[in-house]
Amino acid sequence: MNTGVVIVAAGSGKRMGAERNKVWLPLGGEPILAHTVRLFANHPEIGEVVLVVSERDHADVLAWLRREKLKLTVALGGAERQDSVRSGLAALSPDCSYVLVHDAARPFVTREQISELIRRVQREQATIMAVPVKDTIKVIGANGTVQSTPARESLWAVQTPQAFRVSLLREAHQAALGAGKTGTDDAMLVEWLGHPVTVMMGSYENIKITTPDDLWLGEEILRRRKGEQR
Ligand SMILES: Nc1ccn([C@@H]2O[C@H](COP(=O)(O)OP(=O)(O)OP(=O)(O)O)[C@@H](O)[C@H]2O)c(=O)n1
Ligand SMILES: C[C@](O)(CO)[C@H](O)COP(=O)(O)O
Repeated sequence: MNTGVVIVAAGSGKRMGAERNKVWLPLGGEPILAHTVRLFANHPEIGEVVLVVSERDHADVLAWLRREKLKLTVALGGAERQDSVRSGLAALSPDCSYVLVHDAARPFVTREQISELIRRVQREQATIMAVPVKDTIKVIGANGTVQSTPARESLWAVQTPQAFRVSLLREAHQAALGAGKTGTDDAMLVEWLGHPVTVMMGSYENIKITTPDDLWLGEEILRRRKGEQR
C-alpha cells in the first residue's frame, strides 16, 4: 500500500512581505523548501513525493532539484491553495492509496509525527494534526467589536500534514469544485462530505512560516534541535 505526499509550495508569501515566494527564504542557511522536501523524500514510509509549485518558480525548482539530486514529481499549482492540492492529487501515481498533504511552509514536522500519521490514516481514513489553542479566541465583527467567545476547550489550531485515503480526498476536492466552495484546509472539504476526520496531537513547534516573526522563531527551533543532536 503506497503512501504519497503532496507538498504545496505554490503560494505567494505576501504576508511575509518578500519579493519572492517565501519558500526560498533561508532557514539555517538553506531554503525553507529544502528542509520540508528532504524530510519527506528521505522518509522510509513515503513512496512518492509530488511538489506543487507556481509557474513563476517552476524553472528554479527544477534546477534546484537537479542540484540536490532529488527525483520527485513536480506539478503546477493554482490561484488558491485548494487548486494547488487538486493539481498535486492528479499527479499521484495510480497505486497510491494514502496521501499526506503538507504545506512547504511547515518545515518542522518530525519524522516520528509523519510515521504516526501514516499508521493512523490506515485505520481512520482522514486524520489531521492539531494542537489545543492556548489563548482565548474571540469572534470579532466587521465593526471591530466582540461578537462572541467560543469555549476554549473545543478549539484546536490545525496543522499539516493532513492525511487521507486518496480516493476520499479526490472525491472531496471534486465535490468542492463542483459546488464552487473553497476551504482553508483539506479536512474542511472532507467534512463537507459528512465524513469523520480524526485528530492527532500535533506540536507547537510545527509552525507555518507566514510572517517575518515566524522566521526568527524558526531559526531558534532549528538551533535548539541541532544542539540536541550533538
Ligand atoms: N495558491 C497557493 C497558495 C498557497 N500554497 C501553499 O500553501 C501553503 C500554506 O499557505 P500560506 O502560508 O498562506 O502561503 P502563501 O500563499 O505563500 O502565503 P500568503 O498567504 O502570505 O500569500 C504554503 O506552503 C503555500 O506555498 C499553494 O501551494 N498554492
Ligand atoms: C492548511 C493550514 O496550514 C492549516 O492550518 C492553513 O489553513 C493554511 O492556510 P493559509 O491561509 O493557506 O496559510
